[in-house]
Order: sequence, then structure tokens, then C-alpha cells
Amino acid sequence: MSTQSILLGGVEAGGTKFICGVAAADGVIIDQIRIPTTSPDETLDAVAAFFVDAQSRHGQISALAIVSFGPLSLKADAPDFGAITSTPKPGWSDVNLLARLRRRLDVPMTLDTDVNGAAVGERLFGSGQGLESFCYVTVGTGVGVGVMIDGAPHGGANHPEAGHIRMPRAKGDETFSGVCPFHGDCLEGLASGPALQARWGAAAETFYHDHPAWPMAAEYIAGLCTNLTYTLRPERIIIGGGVMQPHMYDLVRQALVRQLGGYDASLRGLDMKTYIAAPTAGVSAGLIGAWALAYRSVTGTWPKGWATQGHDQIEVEMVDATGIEPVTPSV
Ligand SMILES: Nc1ncnc2c1ncn2[C@@H]1O[C@H](COP(=O)(O)OP(=O)(O)OP(=O)(O)O)[C@@H](O)[C@H]1O
Ligand SMILES: [Zn+2]
Repeated sequence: MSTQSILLGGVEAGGTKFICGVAAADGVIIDQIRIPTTSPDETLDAVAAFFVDAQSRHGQISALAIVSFGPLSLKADAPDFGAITSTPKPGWSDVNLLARLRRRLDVPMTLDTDVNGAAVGERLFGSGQGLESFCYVTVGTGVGVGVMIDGAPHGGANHPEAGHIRMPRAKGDETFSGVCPFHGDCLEGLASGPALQARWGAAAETFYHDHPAWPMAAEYIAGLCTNLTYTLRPERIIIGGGVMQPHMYDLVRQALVRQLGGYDASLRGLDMKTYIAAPTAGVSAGLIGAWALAYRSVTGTWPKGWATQGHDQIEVEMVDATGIEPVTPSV
């Protein structure tokens, strides 16, 4: 297929919104929409209708990639392949994203995690440029980890969930039971935004910089980084999400140095300023990552030379119910 005729579909499926878009093979945006996440029927009908309409106006979409919250069934030969499995999000457990969209759309589809999608976006335009192996972590409503290994997003045998690893308790945090509905005091149960709210009795947005919640959350996030460092030895760990406010980066770096304990000369030589980095691809990294995954599924290669022009206009921002603007850390 000549790349001129390629049309890419992308969906970034999130707990509050689904961002859908169509792009040309050179990454230029042709069409986009933001759909609030309500019931699965209503939301997925609107997603399918957007792509049906886009096809009627722009022509056949070559491939559609969906990057989604999960956990997801990602094993192609599993009976529930394409489904969100056991999410705490009401109504969305056992919803098969791929099957439902296929009912309305005759387009080759691929599915990956939202964090792997963001990692692909960061590799194209952000803090992962030039890197073959790195991790993308988000600490927000949940804790998610995307992993890029040798230039490809890592899926494992199925959806990895490093946000739910077990952590040693931080000093002074021995009794909080954690908020993960499945594990209580896993990492997400201890360090996500809702965990901080439950632990300290107020939303993290209201904490001053010297609030004890920050070093404690940094200790847990550094614990994740310690484990990722020893298991995967990434070139970089990119960390974003609402909890990662600018002052958190140095706290995480300092805690990580402490936790690594001076082990191994190559780790002692790590430049923490670049090893622990903020995302820089912008809020549209996930959708751009989805387009790149769609491009790769058609051509077998990653896109090269996509310009960021226009990508900052992707309509992803939404003011949440409490009126607090989403924040993208820039460190
Ligand atoms: N300025 C802030 N300071 C501290 N915490 C914040 C701030 N903004 C958002 N948060 C926390 O981050 C959480 C929301 O995370 P985020 O903004 O990354 O959205 P999300 O996309 O819903 O999360 P996720 O990455 O899990 O999908 C909330 O629990 C909120 O308390
Ligand atoms: Zn958990």
C-alpha cells in the first residue's frame, strides 16, 4: 500500500474521556473528537459513529489502534481478547472494546494499554526520543506503567500491571489500609491521587509543598523505580500524572538514590536528572501513540518525521467536575 493512501484511526480510551482521531500517514490530523466516558453502550456507539462518519468523508481507514485503560485482555487467542476485564470503573468490567467496535466498523484493529500508547508517543515526540528501552509511568487516579523494550511496547503474555506491585511501607505509614479495591495497599493503593486523598483527608491538589504526603508518595514511587531499574534496566523512567507535580521529581530522585543503596557502578553513575524525567510529548501523547501503532500495523515500521504541528490542538483537555484544570508537569 502506498503511504499516501493510508488513513490512520486512533482512540485513547480513558476513564473520563475517549479521544478519537483520524490522521494521514504523515501524522497530520484530519479529524478528531472528544467523547465523555459514560456507559459502555453510549460511549462506544459514539466512537463507532465518529469513525463511520469519518470514513464517509475521508475514505477507508487502513487501521485503527485503541490504547485503553484496563486491565485488558491482550492475548490474541484468548476468548475475551479485546476486553476490559476487571476494572473498578462501574459498568466497564468485561466490556469487549474490539468486539463492540467491530460490529460497526470493518477496519483492522489493534489494542494496547494507555500507558504503552503514551510511551510510543513519548518516543516519537517527547522524553523517549532516541531511546530503545524506557518506562513510562503515570501516577494519577491510578498508577500505570508502560514499557518500551528494544524499540517496541512490551505486552508480555498479557497486560502487565506494575502499578499494583507490593511496596515496603514508608516510615510513618504503617497502618493505612490503602485504597486499591483488589489489593488494598499495593502501590496504587498507597500512592495514587485517591490514595493520598484517603490517607490525608484532603485532595492532593490542596497540599502545600512541605506537606508530609509528598516525600511519602515519592518514597513509594521511587520504590517502583527501584524495581523497574533492577528488573528492566531502562535507559530512562518518564513519570507523569496529576500526582507528579514539579517539586516531586527531585523527591523521587533523592529517594531512588537512597533505595539503590550505591549498588553497582553503572547505577551509581546514573544521571538522575535525566534518568527520572517528566513527559514532554504533551497531553495528546496517547492518541499520537495510537496512530503510530496503527501505522506500524499497516507498514511494519514506526513512522518517521512526523511533525508535531497541530498536535497541540488535539482536544484533550477537559475541566473535571470539581473545576480543577488538568495539570501537565513540566520539569
Ligand atoms: N495539582 C495537583 N496536585 C496534586 N494532585 C493532583 C493535581 N492534579 C491532579 N492531581 C491528582 O491526580 C489524580 C488525577 O490524575 P490525572 O490528572 O493524571 O488524571 P487521570 O488521567 O484520571 O489519571 P490516570 O493517569 O490514572 O488515568 C487525582 O486523584 C488528583 O487528586
Ligand atoms: Zn492494586
